[in-house]
Amino acid sequence: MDASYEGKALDHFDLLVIGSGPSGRRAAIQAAKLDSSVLVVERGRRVGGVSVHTGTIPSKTIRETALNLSGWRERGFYGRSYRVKKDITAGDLRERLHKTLNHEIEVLEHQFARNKVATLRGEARFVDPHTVEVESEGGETQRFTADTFMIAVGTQPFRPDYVPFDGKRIFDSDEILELPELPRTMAVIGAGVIGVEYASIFNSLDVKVTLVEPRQTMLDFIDDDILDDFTYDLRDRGVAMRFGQKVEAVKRVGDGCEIVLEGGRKVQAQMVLFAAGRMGSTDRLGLDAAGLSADHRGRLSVNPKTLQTAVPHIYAAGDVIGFPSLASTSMEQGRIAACHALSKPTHQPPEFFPYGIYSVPEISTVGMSEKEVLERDIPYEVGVARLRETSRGHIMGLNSGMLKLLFSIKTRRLLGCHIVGEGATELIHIGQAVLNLKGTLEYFVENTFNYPTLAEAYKIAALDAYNRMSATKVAEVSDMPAQ
Ligand SMILES: Cc1cc2nc3c(=O)[nH]c(=O)nc-3n(C[C@H](O)[C@H](O)[C@H](O)COP(=O)(O)OP(=O)(O)OC[C@H]3O[C@@H](n4cnc5c(N)ncnc54)[C@H](O)[C@@H]3O)c2cc1C
Ligand SMILES: NC(=O)c1ccc[n+]([C@@H]2O[C@H](COP(=O)([O-])OP(=O)(O)OC[C@H]3O[C@@H](n4cnc5c(N)ncnc54)[C@H](O)[C@@H]3O)[C@@H](O)[C@H]2O)c1
Repeated sequence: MDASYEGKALDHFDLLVIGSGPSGRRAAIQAAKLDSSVLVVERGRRVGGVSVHTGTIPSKTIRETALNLSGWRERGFYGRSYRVKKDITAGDLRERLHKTLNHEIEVLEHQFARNKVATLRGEARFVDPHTVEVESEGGETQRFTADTFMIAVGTQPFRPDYVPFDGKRIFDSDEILELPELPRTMAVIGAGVIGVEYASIFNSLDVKVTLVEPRQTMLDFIDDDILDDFTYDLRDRGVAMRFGQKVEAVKRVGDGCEIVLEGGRKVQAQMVLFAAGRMGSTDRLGLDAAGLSADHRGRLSVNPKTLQTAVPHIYAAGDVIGFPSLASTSMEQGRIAACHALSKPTHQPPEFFPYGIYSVPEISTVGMSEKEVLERDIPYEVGVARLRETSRGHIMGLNSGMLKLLFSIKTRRLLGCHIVGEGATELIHIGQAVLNLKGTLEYFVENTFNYPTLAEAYKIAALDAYNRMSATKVAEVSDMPAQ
């Protein structure tokens, strides 16, 4: 990492940021734009955080490579046996990965340099609430004081003792990027977002995947209809699901692995990915010295409006504060925290933000699910469109995917938008805009959409709801007693 701090006499800053992931970097750049002096301390070799090095960008790059080389997007036309490259190797996946990551890091480093954000490589820890000590790889230490601090240290994979991780056959979600070879069979433990994304990505590469989850369900924050569609798709493609059974042991057996489930059932696979959540990286941060403490998963609590911790001049943002733990929301938190720390008025994050799951196929959602609407007792109507109903879907050879919209019967406002299928994570932003601008069914019904596009599904779904809502109105009128 370029230690732009070195050689400078400054040891006091307006803002000292620990961690250079999405929240740390946005906070630092925002502070620099406000003419404040900023130091970013990062213990990794280069800036970028989990997002750039082991999380968001790498997993999405592997997904893109897998879909391109496998010819996945063309299989609707040419059949399931269609391949662009016959023998896809782990090396093929890595090649594109390294190019993409290098580019991302260069952009970031340039951004820091342009905005005169000082960076320093080393591990930071508090020695008192106003002082941080930074230890370099070689063991030298330097101390810095600051008016305000930002803890943006993110998370690391949860690695329980009973799992014999070896980086050869049994991996966590960071190590999987250095996979030496593509396995024929793979077991993924934990059907959270990471587990589901990787399970479906490896399945698209013809790896036989078994998804293991102690709970009876997966991704239960996703609307039921969307989840049913997605689950059907996974099963249809041969992903085995072992849900509702705890993992009792994970072992290396011969050249492969064995997972023993509660009740004695076993899952055999050449390789295991353990993706059962992440822990806040706060264990070596000297929280005590700062007057702070973390929860059992290493997370800090903050005031959600200002992102201040219990010690008001110390802020925290990103995955270290827990839900929603997304790169997208972390960036917003970082900026809001920096503005508050430097007394610059700013907005609050909007109530509804999109959630994008880059599984194969993608899932994306914004606003309330049907279950939430029911819980809140809001009279509602649903409109559904299948992506294969759109002309663009025909052209692309899509045979799966759906978009579901929920509208309030009383106000006609959009309450929720849920998509599974190709392009879901891009398409969602139309729903997000209408939702946050408090738009109604009429937006979709009265506006012209580009044709042929997948976005046309919004119009189809809205008309579906509109027809039923009109029918409701007619029924209401005809139910009225004769005057
Ligand atoms: C496999 C995977 C896929 C993901 N996919 C998506 C996605 O598609 N979309 C999305 O929005 N989000 C995704 N996420 C989540 C996203 O990566 C995180 O929400 C985001 O990275 C959190 O940012 P952060 O600011 O908390 O910092 P992080 O990115 O977690 O980075 C924290 C940094 O702090 C550094 N650090 C820690 N302790 C110290 C210390 N004491 N001193 C100095 N430096 C320190 C670390 O080295 C690290 O570089 C994914 C995560 C994973 C793991
Ligand atoms: N596309 C995205 O936005 C994206 C992608 C990947 C990750 N992320 C973020 O990264 C974070 C971490 O993701 P994750 O999938 O690791 O965590 P998670 O908490 O979402 O899911 C963990 C899963 O593992 C299961 N589990 C817990 N303990 C277990 C055990 N001992 N054995 C077996 N299974 C167990 C849980 O029931 C859960 O289903 C998430 O909060 C997510 O927001 C986001």
